[in-house]
Amino acid sequence: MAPMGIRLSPLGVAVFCLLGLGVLYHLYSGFLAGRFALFVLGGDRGGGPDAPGSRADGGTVDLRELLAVSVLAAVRGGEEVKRVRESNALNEKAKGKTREGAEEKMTSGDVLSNRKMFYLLKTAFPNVQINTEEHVDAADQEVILWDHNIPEDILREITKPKEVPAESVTVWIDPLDATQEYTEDLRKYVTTMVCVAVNGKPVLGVIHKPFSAYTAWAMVDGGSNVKARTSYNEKTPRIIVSRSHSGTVKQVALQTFGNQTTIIPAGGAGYKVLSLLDVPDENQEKADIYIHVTYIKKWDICAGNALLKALGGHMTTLNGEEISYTGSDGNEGGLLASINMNHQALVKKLPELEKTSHK
Ligand SMILES: Nc1ncnc2c1ncn2[C@@H]1O[C@H](COP(=O)(O)O)[C@@H](OP(=O)(O)O)[C@H]1O
Ligand SMILES: [Mg+2]
Repeated sequence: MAPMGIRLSPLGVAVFCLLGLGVLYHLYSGFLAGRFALFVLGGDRGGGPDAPGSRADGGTVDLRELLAVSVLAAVRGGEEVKRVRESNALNEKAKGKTREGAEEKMTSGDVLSNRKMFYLLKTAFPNVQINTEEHVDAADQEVILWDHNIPEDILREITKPKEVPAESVTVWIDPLDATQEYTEDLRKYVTTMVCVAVNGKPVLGVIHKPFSAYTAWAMVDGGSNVKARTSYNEKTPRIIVSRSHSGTVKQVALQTFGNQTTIIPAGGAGYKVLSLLDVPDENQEKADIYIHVTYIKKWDICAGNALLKALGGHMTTLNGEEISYTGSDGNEGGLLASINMNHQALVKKLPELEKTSHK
């Protein structure tokens, strides 16, 4: 009997119970999915396209949800990057040398950001292939749950879910782009990036600047929170190039566009792509073309490629070929990136010798 003479309607009780069950389901589905995801993960440690057990069969994934998690991962990774830099405990190590003999560095910022970004994405999307720049330590697993919230700006731009087969997806994570500059405390160049390719084509791109709290995201044929600038200088372009892996890029740029050309040396592939866009950050230089001539890894370039493509721009090899973001993790053919320009005309202008020497 109900106390104090209050009569409980059976229908009301049923609705109340259903609501309660709904809330419980919402709270626990993410948690259980997370536990299950890590169980399924088993031996998957990331660290490269051939990591064992990294591709499970079946199912679809919603690209809009994947974008939401990618943005969250880039931001969470960025928090680690910032925290480590501000604590001055970089714990810098050499992890090898590039083909040109430059030292490849790794810091606690790279490792901790990688861990956050990888586990957030892997827990939310256990069935997709994830390739990350750094090795993920199996003994150091973390359950990081996504709360299933899609940010307002994404919902506004992308009004419908977009399902694709899980096995067609490759995610590329760069937990700290411009590590060299990070060690030199040149903070403006540093970004965290996530890219999603579908059947090798770049479709989602996220570039986050942890020290400016700025995030650019875009989905090809979907929407974006960033756009191209209104004008670009095609005749005497400002060309942005690497400051620490430059190779012969300055000679190539001057040979192609003349001695009057302005060359902007800068760190980070993410930073250089943002320099071609309309980015509201006073620490962001602006350029018209991005050229890179040495070998580069796909996690460095995929997010920028997706962003440019979504906004009508191009990122190709120096030969003008599209880059496939599946399989091997390296890009051999150099890089030419532009937006609102005649990209094919730029390809034609580049010296033949340079294009063939990177094939
Ligand atoms: N020749 C090369 N070999 C290996 N990685 C290269 C490279 N040239 C550029 N990169 C990587 O591409 C990113 C952008 O390079 P740059 O700042 O020189 O333009 C950096 O990534 P990370 O900082 O994520 O390692 C850098 O290490
Ligand atoms: Mg990088």
